[in-house]
Amino acid sequence: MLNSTLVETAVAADRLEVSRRGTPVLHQLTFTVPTGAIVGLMGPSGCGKTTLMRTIVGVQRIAGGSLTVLGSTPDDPANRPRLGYVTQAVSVYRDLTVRQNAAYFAALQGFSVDHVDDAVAAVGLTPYADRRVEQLSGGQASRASLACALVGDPDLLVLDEPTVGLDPVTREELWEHLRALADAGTTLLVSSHVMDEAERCDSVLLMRDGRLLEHLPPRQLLERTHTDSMDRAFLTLIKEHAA
Ligand SMILES: Nc1ncnc2c1ncn2[C@@H]1O[C@H](COP(=O)(O)OP(=O)(O)OP(=O)(O)O)[C@@H](O)[C@H]1O
Repeated sequence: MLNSTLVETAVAADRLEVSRRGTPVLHQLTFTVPTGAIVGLMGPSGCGKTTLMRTIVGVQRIAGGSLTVLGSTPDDPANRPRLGYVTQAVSVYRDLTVRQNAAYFAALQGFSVDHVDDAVAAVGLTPYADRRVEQLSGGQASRASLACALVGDPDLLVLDEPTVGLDPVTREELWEHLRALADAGTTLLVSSHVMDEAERCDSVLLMRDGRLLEHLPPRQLLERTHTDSMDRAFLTLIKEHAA
């Protein structure tokens, strides 16, 4: 019988510890990500965002504590088709068109190609569907990578800095697409350096030096720190934790 807690919680970390090459990188992380939420993962360069995402998608070994992803262990092969992970590097074939890339990834994951056009539309690339990736701008190529993650209709989508290098209009459009996905039930974990993007999220995991400073909805972060910008809220929290 399915445990309702598992159904409502996409990711649950309990005193999670992760090391890289023997050096502890993530320390005692405890948090939950509710199903269908957009959770921002924010913090300075090197604080451990990518490491946490890699751990959630099952490619990084856990050194201590526990991590439950979609009701299972992160490395459970049964989870793989339910997860989409888009890294910072564009990971599509540059000599194939957007549609061909999406169809290839659908086939590779054993999914029907029915979703290909939907995935391409979801990232706003329908007008460019038949253009080779090498003929796209950097932001369009990033969105082509995202389309390839969407073809499998993942339950959990983990995006490493998807808005880097995007102009404000494209960034706005991408966030609208992400919100539409969440409204349809997909859980999203989205990392960013841009603190203002926290306002797009249902809640924000604020990290520093491999530790979780706070996990709060953006409005509560502002209230709690008595500030009016995410940048100031983050700086206030850093000072608080250093004190
Ligand atoms: N392959 C690796 N081997 C050893 N240590 C690593 C490796 N990759 C990252 N680290 C270390 O782990 C820590 C966390 O790195 P991580 O890439 O998770 O940070 P990040 O928050 O994603 O940074 P950025 O925002 O710059 O991408 C850093 O101290 C980094 O030097």
